[in-house]
Amino acid sequence: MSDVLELVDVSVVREDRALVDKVSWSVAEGERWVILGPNGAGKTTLLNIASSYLFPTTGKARILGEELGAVDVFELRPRIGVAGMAMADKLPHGQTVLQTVLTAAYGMTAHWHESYDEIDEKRARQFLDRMGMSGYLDRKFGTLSEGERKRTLIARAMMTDPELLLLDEPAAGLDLGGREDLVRRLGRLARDPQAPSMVMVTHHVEEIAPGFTHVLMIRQGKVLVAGPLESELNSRNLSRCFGLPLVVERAGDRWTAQGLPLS
Ligand SMILES: Nc1ncnc2c1ncn2[C@@H]1O[C@H](COP(=O)(O)OP(=O)(O)OP(=O)(O)O)[C@@H](O)[C@H]1O
Repeated sequence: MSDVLELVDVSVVREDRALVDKVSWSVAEGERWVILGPNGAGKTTLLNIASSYLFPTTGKARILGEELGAVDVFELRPRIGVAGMAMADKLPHGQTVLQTVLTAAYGMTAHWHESYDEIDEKRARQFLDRMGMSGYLDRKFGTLSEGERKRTLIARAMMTDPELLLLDEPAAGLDLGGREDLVRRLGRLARDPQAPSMVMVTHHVEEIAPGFTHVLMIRQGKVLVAGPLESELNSRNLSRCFGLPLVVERAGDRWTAQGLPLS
């Protein structure tokens, strides 16, 4: 299996501070990674590198076999699907849900009345259907609830048939039903052998969908743990990562974590 992402000694330094500190990490084709870490740990910064929007200050980053700095990022970006709220802010609120997904096929955020191929429209409808958004095709993006918006963004990220899918806190702000619905849908995607390699940033182990395979834990920009979920997502590692005693439990193919009571 080849690596879809390979970071070697990557640091990102801003105002004399390393937001990401000598990170070495690789994602092989077909793997599904979760990134966990406290607020400010550098999770989004890592995703910004993985999506080619941020270049390391030092170290080497290879994405889909191409080295950042030595590749035309405009050729690389359509091969990477990104779903995060930063993208939601760039999308016109007056555009319909179908247009919002369709414009991704043309590497655009806005609808410029270009004539879309029937095949693209069919794909957009299929991805929206898989995310449970078939009933919202003509709704304006700006009128969607948080959960509906997140599902639309994932459908949009799939439109270019990416080799790497990056999800930044896809379940943040969702209610219990919305979270569980999203986890089911992400689980179906994660278990699909045709689906792209995936990296998801999350704050809660409860949001890890079945089918995810690996975990990266970071703290203050440094890698604490990188390996299979099965062996590495445990109470010891998560407690070190968040700096307080936590108990991790596995129930079937899902995870939970809770803090120990104060003595
Ligand atoms: N341009 C910048 N200049 C200076 N500091 C920055 C800049 N961008 C991010 N930071 C800082 O870098 C650190 C890491 O930010 P990042 O967004 O990657 O963290 P995160 O793990 O995603 O956090 P959260 O869980 O709160 O979303 C934070 O302390 C943030 O304030």
